[in-house]
Amino acid sequence: MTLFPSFESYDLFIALIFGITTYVAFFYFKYFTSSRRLPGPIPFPIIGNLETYYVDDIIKVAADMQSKYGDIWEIRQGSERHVWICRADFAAKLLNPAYTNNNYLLRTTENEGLDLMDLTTKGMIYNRDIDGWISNREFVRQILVSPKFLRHATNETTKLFAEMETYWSELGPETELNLIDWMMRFMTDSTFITVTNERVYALANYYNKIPNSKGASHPAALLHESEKFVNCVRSHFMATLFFKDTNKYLWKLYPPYRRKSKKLLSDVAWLYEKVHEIIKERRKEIRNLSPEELSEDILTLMLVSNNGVNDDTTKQIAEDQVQSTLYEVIGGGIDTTSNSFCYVVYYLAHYPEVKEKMMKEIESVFEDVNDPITYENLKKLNYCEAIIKEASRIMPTVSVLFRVNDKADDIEGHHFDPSTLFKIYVQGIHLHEARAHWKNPKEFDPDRFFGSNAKSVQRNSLLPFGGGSRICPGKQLSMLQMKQLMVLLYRKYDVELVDMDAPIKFVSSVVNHCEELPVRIRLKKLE
Ligand code: HEM
Repeated sequence: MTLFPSFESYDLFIALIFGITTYVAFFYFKYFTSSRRLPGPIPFPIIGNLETYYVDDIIKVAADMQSKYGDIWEIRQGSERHVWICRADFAAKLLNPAYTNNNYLLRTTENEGLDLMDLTTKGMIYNRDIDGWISNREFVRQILVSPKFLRHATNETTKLFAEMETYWSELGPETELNLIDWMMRFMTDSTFITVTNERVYALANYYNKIPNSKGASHPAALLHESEKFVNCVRSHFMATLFFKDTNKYLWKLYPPYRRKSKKLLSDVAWLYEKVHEIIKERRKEIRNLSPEELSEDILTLMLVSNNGVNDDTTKQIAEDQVQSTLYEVIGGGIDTTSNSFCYVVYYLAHYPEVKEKMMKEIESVFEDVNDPITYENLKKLNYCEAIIKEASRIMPTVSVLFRVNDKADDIEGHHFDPSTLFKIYVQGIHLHEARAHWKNPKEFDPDRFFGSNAKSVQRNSLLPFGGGSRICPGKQLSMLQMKQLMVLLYRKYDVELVDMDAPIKFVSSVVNHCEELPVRIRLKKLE
């Protein structure tokens, strides 16, 4: 005897339809009657808003939403609320600079993909263990802002630029090149030297690929390894963005995303093994060298602090944190500085009067074209700094900042449960038409940041390096490097865009990647 003799497949179907209809009706009843609902597109049950799945279009989506829904709105990925903030004053609590009594120290909610990469209890960027994050961050920050390290980085940049010039000179006195490709290579080499004191030959590798090049002076095996290394560092960075922004069911179940996640994780595993070897080797070297013989790269400084060579016990980094912290310091600066510098070059080409004023400043500090570049002199380049700020205001490389609240909180009269994900829309704030953060926000005008004007910048209205407790610890270093590149490039070369009518070609995502910037570089005739 069956329990339900008359319950056939038709009844099952009807029951299923009834169940789904009730669930959907209940979902929308709750949604539309919720007093906490913010403006935003109506989500689907379970899935949320489809727009959140197209991660490559995130900025276009954000701009459309800002114009439709205003300065605070929500969108859902699955059942997770993403609250977007598009006004400097609304972001005040989220960008609190304190380490204590701050409800917004976290950057992400729990995330299985980032767990798999072993990043949620280690390093800085995605570390959810607040004490561990503060200790790693303070350790790295102190190195990155120390004049000794910045001087070392300045010297290495000068040497590397000279190497890049030898490749350019072989290409002829006037050459066309895709600046973003060269910059990515340049920054990869420069970052590896300053962070690990290891060469990865990214520039040499790239140059050797150029047809008719004569400069193959590095063993092929080394070039192959180094190219893989560089690609895997990039995969590490891309993997963090992928896992942070992609719903876990998509990367677990949807075949194209599953394949992508497997490829990224296999690159990451290869990189972890290589970095582990580098760290092991460096430990051996350190044991055999006296403190005076040690190099001043970040890896050595991290290991020395753990080896008891450094007596200063306030500067310690836990043994198991070295590896993750290292990737972040390597990955944090390559794409960001390369892209930001390309945007500077783009705007300088379009604003000759700005370029002229910049040249005057450079010539006033470095009278001769061969004057050595020092950290102290670079600090004097206030107008160059204003240009970088203005280019990053109009075209920020990082366009979204993330924060998560630990406890329930109210912002602008809206109540938020704990673990709500907030997204601060940097471009939306920088180019806000109505709020008057900036006069004529779409106009390129470095004078906004020059002389006495620099003092009247509204709080949180300029965020290319983020803000608050999690502001970029590499800010001083990358500002210095970009100023140095401006001097090195423009005092010796004329730089033109190949196509002055072409808009900046970039892929808009959390990081705005410049896809291509063809430039013509001509060695200046010097008197
Ligand atoms: C032009 C170059 C750069 C730009 C535009 C940039 C931008 C940013 C932004 C927007 C953030 C997020 C801040 C926030 O959430 O408020 C960030 C964080 C970070 N950046 Fe940078 N950055 C640059 C260069 C660098 C460099 C050179 C390094 C390393 C040497 C670096 C390492 C990091 C790290 C480790 C974090 C995470 C900090 C934390 O969560 O505590 N960045 N950066």
